[in-house]
Amino acid sequence: MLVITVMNNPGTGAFPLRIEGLGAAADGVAHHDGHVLFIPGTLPGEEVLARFSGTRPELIEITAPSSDRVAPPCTLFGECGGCAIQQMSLPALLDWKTTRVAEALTAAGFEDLPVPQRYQTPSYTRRRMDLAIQRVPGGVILGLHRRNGDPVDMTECHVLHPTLFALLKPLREVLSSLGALTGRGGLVLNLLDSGPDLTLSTPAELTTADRTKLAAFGRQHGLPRISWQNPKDRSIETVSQTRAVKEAFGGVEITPPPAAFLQATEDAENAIVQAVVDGLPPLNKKDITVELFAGCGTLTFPMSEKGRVIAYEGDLAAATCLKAAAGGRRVDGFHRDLMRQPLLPQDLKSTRAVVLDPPYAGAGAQTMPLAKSGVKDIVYVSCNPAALEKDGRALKEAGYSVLNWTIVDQFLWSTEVETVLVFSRDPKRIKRENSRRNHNVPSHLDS
Ligand SMILES: C[S@@+](CC[C@H](N)C(=O)[O-])C[C@H]1O[C@@H](n2cnc3c(N)ncnc32)[C@H](O)[C@@H]1O
Repeated sequence: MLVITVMNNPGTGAFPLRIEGLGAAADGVAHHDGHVLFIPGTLPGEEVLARFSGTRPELIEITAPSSDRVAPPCTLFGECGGCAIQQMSLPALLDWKTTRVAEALTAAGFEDLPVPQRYQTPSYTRRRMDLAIQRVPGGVILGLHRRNGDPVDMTECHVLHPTLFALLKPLREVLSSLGALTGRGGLVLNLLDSGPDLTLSTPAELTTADRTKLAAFGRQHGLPRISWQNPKDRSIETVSQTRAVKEAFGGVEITPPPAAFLQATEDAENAIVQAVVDGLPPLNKKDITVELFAGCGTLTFPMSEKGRVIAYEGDLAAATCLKAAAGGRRVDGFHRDLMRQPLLPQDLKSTRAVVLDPPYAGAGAQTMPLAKSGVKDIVYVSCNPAALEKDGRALKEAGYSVLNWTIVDQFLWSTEVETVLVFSRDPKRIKRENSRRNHNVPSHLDS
C-alpha cells in the first residue's frame, strides 16, 4: 500500500503542484515526492494546491488556472459520469485527443506522422445512448451512471439530441408505472431516420399491463418501435411497432435490429465514412475490399459505390440486417466471429484492400493474420488509442506506413476518440502520398 507523508504544510496538509498533463481518464497528472498523482478537475499547466484525503490526493484550490479552462456547460457535470472533462475548451480537448492518438502511433513505431485531418461533432447531436434506470420511492431515475456508482437523473444534457432528450420526462412516467421495473433496468435510445428506437431491459418480465402501457406510449409519441429484452434468456422482442424502422447508409435503406450499433452522431458518421472512402486505394469495380467488423453496414454500402465489398460481422442480428440489404448490390455479407475464426492470410489473397472497425479492445486474433496477409492497403477505424497502439505495432512490423489519419471527436467532453487511419505498404502509393503532401494536394483527389 502506498504511504505518503506530507511535510509541506503541517497545518493544512496542503502542498503545491504543477499539473504536467492529463492521464487516460482526463485527470491532471503531477509529480510529488517521487510519486505520480492524479488530480481530477485540473488541466495541464495549472498550478494548484492539493492535500491528501487518506492516500488519495484532492484538489483544494487552483492558484494559476490554464487559459484552456472554461466554465463547465452542464450543471450535472461532476455528478453524472457521462462527461469526464467539461472544464477544458473544446479546441483544447481536440488537441489533447489528437496527442493521445499521436503518442499511441509513435509508441507503435510510426515516425514522421503526417498532420491529421480533424473533425469535432457539435453539442446536442448524440443519437445513441445507453441509459440506466433505477427504481426509487415514488418513481425512477433515468440517466447515466456516476463515475463509480448509481445512475444520476438526466435532467440536463449537452450532448444528447433534443428529440431523444424530450422523451426522457414522459419515459420516467411510463417506466415508473411498469410492474417489471422492480429494481435496476436499462434503456438504449437510438435515433434513426425513421424516429427514436427504444430497447428496454427490466429485472422482471413485462406483465400484460406493462405491454399495453408501452404500446400506448409508442403510439402517443409516434415511436416506430419499442423492444424489450427478456431478463430470463436475454432474447429481444418487439412490444410496440407503429411503422417501419429505417436507417440509410450510403443511400441504402436498412432495418437496424433493436439497440443496433450506430456511430454516436450522424455528422461524425459522415466524417468517418468520408475518411474511409477517401482512404481506399484507386479501385476497379471488380476489385475486392474485405470489411471486418462491419456492423449493419455503415461503411459497407458507401464503399460499395467504389468496388465490391465482402463484409464480415460477428453479431448475428447486425449481420442479418446487412445481408438483407445487400441483395442486388456489390456487397456480400457474412456472419463470422473474427476473434474465434479470424480470416487467414490465404483468405485475403485476392483482396485489394481491407477496412476494419474493431470493437474497443481492438482486432485481437484478427490482427496477426491481417498483418501477414500481404494486403497492400488497410483502412483502420479505431475507437481506442491503446488498442490502436497494439494493433498498429503489428502493422508497423509487417512494413506498413501511415499514409494519413483523421481524428473524429464524436464523444464530446469524454476521453473517447475515433481515428480513421490509412495504412499502406504499396511503395508507389506511399511515394505518391508523400509527394502530394509536399505539394499540399488533398488526398481524395487521388481517386
Ligand atoms: C465499432 S463497431 C463498428 C461497426 C460498423 N463498422 C459501423 O460503423 O457501424 C464494431 C463491430 O464489431 C462487431 N464485433 C465485435 N466482436 C466481434 C467479433 N468477435 N467478430 C466479428 N465482429 C465483432 C460488433 O458487433 C460491432 O458491429
